[in-house]
Amino acid sequence: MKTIALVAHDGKKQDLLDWVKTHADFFADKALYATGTTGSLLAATLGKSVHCFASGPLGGDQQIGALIAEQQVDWLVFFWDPLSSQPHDPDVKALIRLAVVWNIPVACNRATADFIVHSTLLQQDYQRDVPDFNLYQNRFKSKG
Ligand SMILES: O=C(CO)COP(=O)(O)O
Repeated sequence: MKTIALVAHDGKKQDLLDWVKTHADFFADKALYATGTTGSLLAATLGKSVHCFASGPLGGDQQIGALIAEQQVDWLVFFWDPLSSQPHDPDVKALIRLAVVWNIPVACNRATADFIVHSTLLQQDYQRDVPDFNLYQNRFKSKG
């Protein structure tokens, strides 16, 4: 879990910023990509560089989708707003679709995003502390 793409609609941006603040350590060694406005807010909040694409309505969702199709993204955090309509709704749908096509984890709310952070940290602990864990994980992967 090295490369993370983050996107939030206007009504969910504060939610995303509050959430990243609670996991600032987790993001310290990650490469972050984001749509324009989300990315500049994240950079200011985390105090680290974030690769910013165009704003969502101007094609940013599609740019992140292309990165996923190139298998450059390990995890998509997309806090989309279920209570407001978006002019670029087809792009939003296309981005989520590509994340499913390429089988990467997608978190659309804090509960799921927390779950994935905790799972990743647990996995790192296991990799460090349990000698047979890598063996187990490789066997599991080959069945998937
Ligand atoms: O609209 C968005 C995602 O669909 C987000 O775009 P911004 O991060 O530029 O606001």
